[in-house]
Amino acid sequence: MNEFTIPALRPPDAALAATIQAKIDTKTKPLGALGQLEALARQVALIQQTITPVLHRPHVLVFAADHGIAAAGVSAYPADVTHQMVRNFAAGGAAINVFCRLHGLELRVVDAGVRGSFADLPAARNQKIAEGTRNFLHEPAMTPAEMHRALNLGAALVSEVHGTGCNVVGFGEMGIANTSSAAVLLHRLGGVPLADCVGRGTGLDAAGLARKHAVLAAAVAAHPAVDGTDPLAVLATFGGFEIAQLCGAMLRAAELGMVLLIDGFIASAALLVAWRLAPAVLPSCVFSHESAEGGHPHLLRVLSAQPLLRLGLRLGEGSGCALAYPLVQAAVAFFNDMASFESAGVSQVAAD
Ligand SMILES: O=C(O)c1ccc[n+]([C@@H]2O[C@H](COP(=O)([O-])O)[C@@H](O)[C@H]2O)c1
Ligand SMILES: Cc1cc2nc[nH]c2cc1C
Repeated sequence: MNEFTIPALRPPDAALAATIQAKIDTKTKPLGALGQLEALARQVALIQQTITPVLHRPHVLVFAADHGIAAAGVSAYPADVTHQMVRNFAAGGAAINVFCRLHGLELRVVDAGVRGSFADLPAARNQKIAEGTRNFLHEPAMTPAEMHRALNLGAALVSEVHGTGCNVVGFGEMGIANTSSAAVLLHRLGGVPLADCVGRGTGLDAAGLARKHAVLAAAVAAHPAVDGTDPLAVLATFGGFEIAQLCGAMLRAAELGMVLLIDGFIASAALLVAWRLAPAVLPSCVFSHESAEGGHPHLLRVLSAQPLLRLGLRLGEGSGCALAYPLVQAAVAFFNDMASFESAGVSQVAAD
């Protein structure tokens, strides 16, 4: 087994911070008037260690996988939808295809462990670990070997995409029942009460939500030794393959100095695992939005994250990343292109 090596991440060198702030404060605007865009510009400049940042070949990577826990009736949709949606992504018909086309992002679709073959579909990259995870109500979702393979495959894809010149990457997912995995990851690794972690996912009604909570409480009780102390044990026990590939991919992207765009609840749960393994992943992350999924605000609080958008999205697929990308472009554009008080001849101090 090739074990995944957790990168020794360090936060970006802050030596440039004062120069970056000075450049922002000479722009022709009241101090601080571009609000969160100013924080975003500071962040991108620090990640890239430059006062002339550029965004190059933005990508969204969508990792898809099936989940054994779906058999316990925790989703509003049948498990077959995972496979069907991968075909939809490959055909260009899903929301993420539309938003990527609209905003000029390249999209890569990955079979991280979906039931059924995509041999006829070159657009779906084969990184299949197995035909879905096992049902974690009864047994661990994956073996340690499967988990390490998933982490490595996610990381390898990011290395490849980075090799094409990409320096900004969004992380999305697709997998019926994956809000169940994400909820238990948040409970175990974020220390959040289970009831606050469990949400309606694709649209459960009140009875469905109560059932999902009961199933997940039983699943947590079935693995008493898997507390929050060992993030990889929690990941292997509660899955899934797309979450593990996302986690490895995020860690590699941070290691390579890329800007990471984080989507909704499930992508954030993958980041939670990555953060527990290497806390310095966080300064590389832009949180695209706060999802309508019940647990997401709690997860964002655990990560001290300030999301850019609050649109009531609960789709996944990386849709929030593609929608927020123009704001990242706007932050870089004002930072590079706005006139300064001096160059524009605008007064900076009140007349006596
Ligand atoms: O990204 C989110 O915040 C989000 C919130 C709710 C649902 N989803 C998507 O819906 C699917 C999981 O929902 P469920 O109910 O099957 O667990 C999966 O394909 C996710 O991409 C995504
Ligand atoms: C149709 C559908 C599309 C999705 N995209 C991401 N998760 C999804 C779940 C469903 C059910």
